[in-house]
Amino acid sequence: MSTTVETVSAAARTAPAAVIVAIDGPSGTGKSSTSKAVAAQLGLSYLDTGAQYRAITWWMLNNGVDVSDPAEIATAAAKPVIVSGTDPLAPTITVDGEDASGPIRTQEVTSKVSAVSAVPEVRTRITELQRAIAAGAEGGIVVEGRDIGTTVLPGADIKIFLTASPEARAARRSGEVKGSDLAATREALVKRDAADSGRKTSPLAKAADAVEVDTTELTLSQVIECVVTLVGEKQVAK
Ligand SMILES: Nc1ncnc2c1ncn2[C@@H]1O[C@H](COP(=O)(O)OP(=O)(O)OP(=O)(O)O)[C@@H](O)[C@H]1O
Ligand SMILES: Nc1ccn([C@H]2C[C@H](O)[C@@H](COP(=O)(O)O)O2)c(=O)n1
Repeated sequence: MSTTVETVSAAARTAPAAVIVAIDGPSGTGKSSTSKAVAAQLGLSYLDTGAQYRAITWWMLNNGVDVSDPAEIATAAAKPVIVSGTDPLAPTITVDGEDASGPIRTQEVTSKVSAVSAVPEVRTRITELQRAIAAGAEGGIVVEGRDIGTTVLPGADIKIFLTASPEARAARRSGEVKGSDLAATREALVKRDAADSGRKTSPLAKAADAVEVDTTELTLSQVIECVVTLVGEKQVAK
């Protein structure tokens, strides 16, 4: 056996196996914060699928698409070019070459994204994009969203479903914006959860083989530690 082959074999024995991690759950349960931290700690790529649905919604609002009309949304679904950068320390998203990371977080986009993401043509388009990104992430990836474990990557190595009480989630979200109304924040996120869980195509749902982690009483550090441990166990078993 040549030295080169021995070196490669040794590296293959010691390098942790590339894992695909699916993290789903309702709004404000800590998916993005947890996923980014876990990916950074484990040297994995990171994909925020909610940002992609926000990006297509933002493009539609900017391009005169009537987002109350599913037929108009369906016709426009293939038009924008959405590119996601998967570095967990500096995730990016562009639409037709323009940085969309700020504008996709506006209240206007947040209030319309559930309607746009419920349209089957939008889901087909974005799901293809997500699968291509995951397939290209040779070192492994953490993908977070609503339907990753159930639809986008049903063969993921590990699936986590994060939950938390509406009160805890509203308090977390209110904490981000000074002077925000806790009751209104709670009402808005419960309404968005209902829309995301109630749509026909690929609703927000826990996969049968997902591990549920209730984060209500946990700090963010505790959630990250819990998920890192679960992923580490899978890597050893692979
Ligand atoms: N366990 C936790 N304890 C306290 N605060 C938390 C916890 N997890 C997340 N947070 C905070 O809650 C807020 C929402 O978290 P994050 O954006 O990660 O949630 P999310 O599930 O990705 O939400 P969305 O689906 O709406 O994007 C952030 O300010 C984050 O720092
Ligand atoms: N896999 C996904 C991810 C997100 N969405 C939709 C539904 C959410 O309300 C919206 C925004 O997501 P967020 O940025 O809050 O995580 O995008 C979805 O349908 N499927």
